[in-house]
Amino acid sequence: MDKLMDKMQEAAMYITSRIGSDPVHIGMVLGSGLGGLADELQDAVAISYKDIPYFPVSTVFGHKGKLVVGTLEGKRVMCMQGRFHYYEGYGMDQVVFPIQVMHALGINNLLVTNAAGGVNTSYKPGDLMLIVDHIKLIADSPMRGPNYDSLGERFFDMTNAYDKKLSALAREEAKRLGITLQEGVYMFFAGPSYETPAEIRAARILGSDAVGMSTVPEALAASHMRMKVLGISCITNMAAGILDQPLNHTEVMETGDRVKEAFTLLVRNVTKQWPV
Ligand SMILES: O=P(O)(O)O[C@H]1O[C@H](CO)[C@@H](O)[C@H]1O
Ligand code: HPA
Repeated sequence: MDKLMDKMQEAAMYITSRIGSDPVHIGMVLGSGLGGLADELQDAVAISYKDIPYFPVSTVFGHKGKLVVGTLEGKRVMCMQGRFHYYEGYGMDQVVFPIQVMHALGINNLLVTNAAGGVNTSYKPGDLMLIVDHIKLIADSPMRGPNYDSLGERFFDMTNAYDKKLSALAREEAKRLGITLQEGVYMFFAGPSYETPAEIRAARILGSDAVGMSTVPEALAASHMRMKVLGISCITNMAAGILDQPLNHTEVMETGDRVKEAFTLLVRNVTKQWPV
C-alpha cells in the first residue's frame, strides 16, 4: 500500500471506530454560513477534525471543523461542518483528503455546497444555484502527482462531473417546494481576496455565473473516484463591481443564515429521494 492509501485507511478506521460500520449513504460538504444543516441530523455523532488522523483543521470563521454523522430523511449522511480551502495554505491534496476518506468509508454520493458571489446579474443575494459545470483556470489540480490507480484513472472525464440525474432531482424538488433554484457555472478563484471588478467581468465573458474559493477541488477528487456529485451554491452577495459596495465575509455569513430554511428544506427533500 502506498502512503495516501495508508492515510485514508487510518483516518477511515478512526471514523468507523466512532460511528460504527453501518453504511453511510451521502457525504455533504457544507459551505460558509450553511453548516447549520449538520445540527439537524438525528442520532448524530460529531468528531472534531483535530481528532482524525491526517485531517487538516479548519481556520475560517463559520467553518466549525467537525464531521457530523447521523440520519437525515432516512439516509445516513456524513456532513463536513467546515471545509478546507487552498487559501488557508493547504495543498490541494490536503483540501480533498476528506473526500478521499469518505470514499474509503464506502461513500459514493457527494453533495458539495458553498457560498458564492453572483456574477450573473439576473441573480440576487439569497438565491440558490444548481452547479451545472465549473471553470478552474488557476492553481494545481488535486490530482497532480502520482496517480493512484486504485482510486481512479490518470486522465479522467469531467463531462458529467455534476450528475445529471441528481441535478434533475434537485430541480424537480425545488420546483415542487416553490424554491427558486438558479442554474449556472461556478468559477474557482484561489482567494483569499475577493475578486476585482475586472476579474468578475472576465469571469462573465468566460461563461461563469458565480464565483468562489472552494468546491472545484472537491468535485475533481470526487470525479476522479467516480463519485456522484450534486453541487448547490448559495449566492450570498453580488460579485465585485456589480453593486457599488465592498464585499465582506460577514455579509456572506449573514446571507447564508438568511436562506438556511430554504436551503435545509431543499437538501432534506433531495436527500429523501436520493437513490443510494
Ligand atoms: O466556498 P465556501 O467554503 O462556502 O466559502 C466562501 O466564502 C468565503 C469568502 O467569504 C470563501 O471561503 C468562499 O469560498
Ligand atoms: N467571491 C469569492 N468567494 C465568495 C464570494 C465572492 O464574491 N462570496 C462568497 N464566497
